[in-house]
Amino acid sequence: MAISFDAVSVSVPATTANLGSGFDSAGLALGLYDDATFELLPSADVEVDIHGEGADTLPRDSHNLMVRAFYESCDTFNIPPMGIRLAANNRIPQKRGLGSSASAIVSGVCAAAAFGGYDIADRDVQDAVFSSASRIEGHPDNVAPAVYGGLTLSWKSVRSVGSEADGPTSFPSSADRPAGSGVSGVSGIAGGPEDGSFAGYGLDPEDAAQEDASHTGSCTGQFYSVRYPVSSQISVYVFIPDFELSTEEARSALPFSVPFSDAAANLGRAALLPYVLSDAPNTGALYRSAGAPEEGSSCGTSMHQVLFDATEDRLHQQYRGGLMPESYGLVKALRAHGFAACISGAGPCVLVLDRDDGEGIADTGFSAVQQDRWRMQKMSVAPRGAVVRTA
Ligand SMILES: Nc1ncnc2c1ncn2[C@@H]1O[C@H](COP(=O)(O)OP(=O)(O)OP(=O)(O)O)[C@@H](O)[C@H]1O
Ligand SMILES: N[C@@H](CCO)C(=O)O
Repeated sequence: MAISFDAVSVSVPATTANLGSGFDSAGLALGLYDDATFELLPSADVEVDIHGEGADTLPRDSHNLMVRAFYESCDTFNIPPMGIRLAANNRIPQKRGLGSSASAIVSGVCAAAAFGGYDIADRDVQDAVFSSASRIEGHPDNVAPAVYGGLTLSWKSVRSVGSEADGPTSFPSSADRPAGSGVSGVSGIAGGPEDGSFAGYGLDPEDAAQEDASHTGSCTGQFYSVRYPVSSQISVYVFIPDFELSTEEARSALPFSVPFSDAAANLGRAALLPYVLSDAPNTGALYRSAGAPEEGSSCGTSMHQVLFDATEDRLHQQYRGGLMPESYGLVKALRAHGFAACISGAGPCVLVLDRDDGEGIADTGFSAVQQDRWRMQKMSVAPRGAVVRTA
């Protein structure tokens, strides 16, 4: 297989997962990016140069996650494993709940795809990157927004939807693959590249048979994602602490089972997320359960109230709170003041979602919270995921 380019540059957004009630499913792409350039070397060497986040801590050899993801994807995109020089410019804080590992993995997988001659702007290629990266990460909720941008709801299934398409993940050679064709042996359902589109890819059926060997999330099964539009009325604030918590440690605090009522509460709230983050008409379709409207108030429920409820979690935050008491305390304090706050990803960052009709957090004392250990950053929602440039 001929290598298509000498150098590939990849830009991948940060992501926030869980979004309160959407544990292990909901993810949002944020306007903060890790940039990386991969160059092919004539030797089998691996050279790594790192600037920014993780410059003092990340490995500069083949143990680097971007490098590992690149090599783990070479087969998928039909390129031989070659020596590479990686220059990384990292802006996403690591081990904070902003999807740094997913972004690093997506960078490496995108680079392999680009060297193989596949265009990340092609929907089939995006889906193959999503599949490979989710398999490496073990769960898809950060990977999906990092690849597709916007709001994504993702899940894993042992069976492909309505097909006999379980099969290998290898991508047809770019030369053999007619333009616009799907990936053979996998189970994508065609959809527009835009909102509400659906992506799904099969993994090895033997892997699928071992579905969920562990509650900590396995890399088996097939990954799917649906992308939703996000209203420009949505504001995102992230409180970033100076301390870290690895996802691995945060997952080890999860229980093996949860009360039925907690699962049911999260289900109902998570179903609200695509609606309340969209441009759905304000208030008209929303109702209180009972009682006459209070005097002077409009009938119905405000979108801010729905956002507040949609970001309530009973599945993971209470169990992880002991690992990040300051973050958990901040979430509770913010919610007590009516802000739609939750832990970002596995923590310890704290996320606040706001609609224009809510009270702006920037005007409150919370923006100055514990300034020595935290900084608050307003972030945009990234409508697009990973971008690749070739040379
Ligand atoms: N730019 C990067 N280059 C190489 N490796 C990275 C990079 N960013 C993150 N990593 C790897 O990912 C690890 C952090 O992953 P972890 O899942 O614990 O946290 P996170 O992805 O930042 O948070 P979350 O999954 O909760 O959103 C780092 O310790 C490092 O090994
Ligand atoms: N859903 C994941 C996100 C972090 O990778 C978790 O909360 O563990």
